[in-house]
Formats: sequence, C-alpha cells, structure tokens
Amino acid sequence: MPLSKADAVLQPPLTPSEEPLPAHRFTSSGPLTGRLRVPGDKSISHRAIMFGALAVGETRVTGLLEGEDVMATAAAMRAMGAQILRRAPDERGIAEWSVHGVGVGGLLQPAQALDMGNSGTSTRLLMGILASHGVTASFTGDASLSGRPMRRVIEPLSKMGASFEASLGGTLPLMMRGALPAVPIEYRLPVASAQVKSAVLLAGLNTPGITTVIEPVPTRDHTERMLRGFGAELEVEEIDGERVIRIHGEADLKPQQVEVPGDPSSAAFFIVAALITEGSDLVIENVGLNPTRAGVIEVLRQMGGSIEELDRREVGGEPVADLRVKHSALKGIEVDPAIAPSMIDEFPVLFVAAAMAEGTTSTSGLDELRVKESDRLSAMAEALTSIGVRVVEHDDGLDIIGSGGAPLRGSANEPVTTHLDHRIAMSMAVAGLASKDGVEVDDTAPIQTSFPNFTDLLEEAGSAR
Ligand SMILES: O=C(O)C1=C[C@@H](OP(=O)(O)O)[C@@H](O)[C@H](O)C1
Ligand SMILES: C=C(OP(=O)(O)O)C(=O)O
Repeated sequence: MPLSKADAVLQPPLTPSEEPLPAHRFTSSGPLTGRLRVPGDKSISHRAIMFGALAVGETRVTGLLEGEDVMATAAAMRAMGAQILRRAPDERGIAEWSVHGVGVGGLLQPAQALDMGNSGTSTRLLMGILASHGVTASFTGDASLSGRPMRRVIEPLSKMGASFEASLGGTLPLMMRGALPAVPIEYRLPVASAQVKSAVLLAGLNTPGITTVIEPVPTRDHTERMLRGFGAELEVEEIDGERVIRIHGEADLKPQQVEVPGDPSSAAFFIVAALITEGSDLVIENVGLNPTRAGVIEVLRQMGGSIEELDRREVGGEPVADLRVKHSALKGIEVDPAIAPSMIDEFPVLFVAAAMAEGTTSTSGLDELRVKESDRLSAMAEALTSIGVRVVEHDDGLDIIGSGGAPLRGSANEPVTTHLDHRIAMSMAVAGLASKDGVEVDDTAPIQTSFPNFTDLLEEAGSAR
C-alpha cells in the first residue's frame, strides 16, 4: 500500500540525537499517588517491528514503545525494504504503527551502515536475521554499544555459515555477510541471554531444516511466543531441566495485530519510587507480568514491599495486571542468583530499594550486568557511594547496607555519572526522591532510549521538580 501524504508526515524521525541533555536534579516532593501507565514493552516492541517486517502483508501494532532503541530497529527494517509508518492517534489517543513486511528471506541489502544507536537488542537480533539472508551489512552504534560483546552472537551465527569482520575484541563497528542457504545448528547457550537465543532462532527462520537452541537457564521468552503468534513452527520441550527450542526453517510469517503491554522494566522505577516514598499509594496500569520478566516483583515482595495485582488479564498473549504499590518498610535480603535472568535489567533500581531497606541486601551471579549499556555493577556502586550509601562491590554482585528508611544524603555538589546508560539515569532519579539534597543526574538524554516520558510521569505522580 503506498503511503498517503497524511501518513507520510506522521513518520517520526527515526535517528536518535546524540546531544546530551543538561544535568537534571531529582528531589523529593511528596508521595506518589493516582494512576499512571508506562510505555510499551521494549523487547516486544523490537520484535513486533522485526517480525512484522518479515511477514507478508500488513502488521498493525498498538502500544509500541516510541523510544530511540525501537526507532533504531524500525529505521534498519525500513532501510532493508519494509514500509513502516505511524498513523495519527485515534480518539483515545492510541497511535497505531503499520508494518508492511517483505517476507522471510526478502530483506534487501541496506545501502548504508545500520546505526543501532544504544541498542543491544536491535544489533544482536538483526545480526541473527541477516545471518540467513544473502546480504552484506555494516553495524555501527554509539560509544556504549561499541564497547559491548558481539562474539556471543558471531560465534553461533558463524557456525550457521555467516561471516563477520568485527573490531578487535569482537565489538562494533562490524560488517557481516549472511549465508544463503545457512546451515541449521544445535546450540547450547553458554550464557543466559535472550538476545543470543533470539539471534540463533531468527537465523533459523530462513534456514532449511530445524535449528535448535538449548537453554540451561530460562530467559525472557518473547521471541518464542511471538514467532508462534506470527505462524512459525516452533516447539519448546523441557529435557533434564533444560529448555530445548526447535524452529522449523524456511518459515512463512503471517501478519498480525499486536497489542504491546506495558514494560515491567519501566514499571520497576515507579514501583520502587512508590515503595520508598512515604505516603505513596500508586496504581501502575497494564504492566506485563510474563514470568520470565517478573522477578523484581517477587524480590521486592520478599523485602516487604506491598505490591498488589489487580485485574489480571491477557494482553497480546502476555499476562498483564494493574499494580497497586504502597509505601513499605523494606528489609534487606540475600537475593537468590537463580532469579537474576527474570529481572536482569531491574538490578540498578533494586539497588536503590536496597539502599532504603533495613539491613544488608546481598546479590551475586550478576556478571552479565558488567556488559550492559554500562558496567552496571561499578556504575551503581560509584553512583550510590557518591550520594552517601554504603556499598561493597564484588566480582559478580553488590552488597548494599540500607539506611533503614532514613533519607539518603544526595549529591549536593557533584552530579552522578550515568555512562550513557538509561537505567542508571532513571535509578538515580528514583534515589533522588528519597534524598535530603536531591540527586543531580549528569545526562538524562539516554532515558530517551527506553522511556521518553519518564520525567513527565514522575512529575505527574507528584515527586519531581
Ligand atoms: O531480548 C531482549 O529483548 C533483551 C534481553 C536482555 O539482554 P541479554 O540477552 O543480553 O541478557 C535484556 O537485558 C535486554 O534489555 C533486552
Ligand atoms: C540491556 C538493555 O538493553 P539492550 O541490551 O537492548 O541495549 C536494557 O534495556 O537495559
């Protein structure tokens, strides 16, 4: 379908700005109350655009996260032939995205390097998709992404026949050539990573035969759920405590209507903000509660947090509920490392909850946090220490000695450093709510990657100035 002029002007610019925003001071101002909705799930939004671009026909998506990471995925899929546009919001204010796909195997060679901005998910999943397309593509990214490990996908995708030229150390910028036909493999994940799992499964989509991924530790399963929803033949079996996932290649994907639930990783900032701010009683609507993502709720409850699930239902094939969160006296616990994969992005804000708890919270088994947008263990240890929290950093975790509910000191003079990491910026903003002097965050621009209206929502909920 050709784009009408009206539709065309609704295509937002998809290239992220790398301009830092001025430092912002987050301070306490009162309880968080009322009701709010966080934006759509980032993992599901990336996949909705990617799978829509690989289906034949029009996929429509509501609730899409319009953050820079997802826009980087959309720009890349456009550059390889998919038509992607945003329709004007309806009377309820809901904007719908339309993706006209090219079919599995139908992506075109991009004319320019694919700029992945800050997004690991875009990079690794697209490398998987292109591994079984006969195209050459280059990937670039910002300073944070250019430091993140890509060998974890290069290794299995090379076994499938793709070839790569990466920077020394296996990082971006890199150039790859997909294999046509690629060869199916059976791959046991050496690291608990949904991105690596997804890269191999997506390469399997256009590969003759059956590609198998064995997952010793379960990670988020949106790829499996959504690929099935788009009509791929995919089986999941549990054998000797491991998940064995098989995808049948040369698949035909059928376009879908996707409704993206609210992102539990974004909701976590507001859950912790309400738990640590006296007098808070906040409802966060429409939060995705896929069991492979909901670990943070369980851990915060173990710490004594009052988090109630209202109106449990299904949205877009995912369990969802409204969460009612009340201020609670938290206590420190030892966090079971086995729960880490189901809350891997929530540790920075969990450390803030721990800083306000009574006693010590110990965490371990978190080596993966060192290879996210920043080294999140050292970034959070440095940031929390600088606002007066007692933190002990270990190789694979942090121990945090909580204040027992007493306000944190805050950053009177020096802003905290966010290292181009949205989750460090938002976690330290939440810490600001519980501080005497407020917390100054050096650069809030990275927040645009996953939660563009974070500061506005925090203000609306009553606690930011
Ligand atoms: O598959 C995904 O959508 C994601 C997987 C996780 O990364 P890893 O697979 O590197 O753990 C997570 O940290 C990231 O935010 C999103
Ligand atoms: C790790 C994250 O994302 P990505 O790997 O896609 O950059 C995140 O959002 O916390």
